[in-house]
Amino acid sequence: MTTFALQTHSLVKTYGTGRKQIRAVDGLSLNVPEGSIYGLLGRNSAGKTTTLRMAMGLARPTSGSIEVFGLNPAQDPERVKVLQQVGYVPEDKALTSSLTVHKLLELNRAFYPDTWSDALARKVCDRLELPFNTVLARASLGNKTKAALAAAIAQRSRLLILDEPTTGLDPVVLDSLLRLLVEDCTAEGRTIFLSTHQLPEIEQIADHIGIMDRGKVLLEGPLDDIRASFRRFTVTGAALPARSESILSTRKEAHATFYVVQRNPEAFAAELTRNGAEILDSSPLSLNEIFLELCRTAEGREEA
Ligand SMILES: Nc1ncnc2c1ncn2[C@@H]1O[C@H](COP(=O)(O)OP(=O)(O)OP(=O)(O)O)[C@@H](O)[C@H]1O
Repeated sequence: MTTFALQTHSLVKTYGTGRKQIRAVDGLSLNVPEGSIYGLLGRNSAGKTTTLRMAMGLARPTSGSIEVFGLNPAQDPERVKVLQQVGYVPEDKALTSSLTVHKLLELNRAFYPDTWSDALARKVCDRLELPFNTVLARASLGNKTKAALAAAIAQRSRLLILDEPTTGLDPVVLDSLLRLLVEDCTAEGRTIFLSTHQLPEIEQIADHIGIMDRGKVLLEGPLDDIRASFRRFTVTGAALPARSESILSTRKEAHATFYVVQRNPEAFAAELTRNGAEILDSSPLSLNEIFLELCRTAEGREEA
């Protein structure tokens, strides 16, 4: 049976009142399996940070619920138990103190005496090329991100919640971070729940994906299942199905028509063949392409 590190049920978070009210999170139901690397994706203002902040008890749900290991982060004393089991890198990595990285790590170690690993802290700094004597207030944006990551990862918590953990990282360091997360966190059965705009990168390491739009979930599930349910067909020939539930987009060119379909691409291909069409090509979509298709479709529905 699947156990979940984090679940939300019909979660709502509003800000402001009256006509100025914003529904940052709007009836969100997510399931983050324990041991997974779960990528939470969405356009700007989709509600990702608000969701992660509610998981940490930093924002209080307006309605619905959020549970971390079955505990309610909005309520003391359960929140304390949540925080003991979660490493967190916030969206805002504005570490402005005059501390060095070394001192920051020492301070963090004191909060997690049972799980903290000095060796892992050193390894993260080493792999991410972060000198121990870096002064946080004068550090570059990338180095602040690295320091926040080192402090969170060295906790060796059951769940890592990372809000845009790639801010300011160059491609070489980003690659090192992805390897480190897979090697050191998932090998020990820990769960990583992260929000990001780096779709090609997250596609390399995530096994579960949730796509948010305007506070709602558009799609959620194992990445392999999601990939298998989308396909692009290049078709020529006879009359093609004008409308099908599974078509997300259609593009006609002189020599061929391109269909992107979601759900049961095999049945769609069979229908094309029955109609006498010739399938010139059938190819999978990258996560980036799936994301763009879903966002454009959602945009279209909103405008209609
Ligand atoms: N404290 C706040 N007060 C008022 N509105 C807020 C607050 N925090 C977030 N919002 C609004 O809630 C909505 C969702 O914001 P959120 O930061 O959760 O989105 P996001 O998906 O993380 O966006 P991004 O990818 O740009 O970081 C936005 O419209 C934002 O302006």
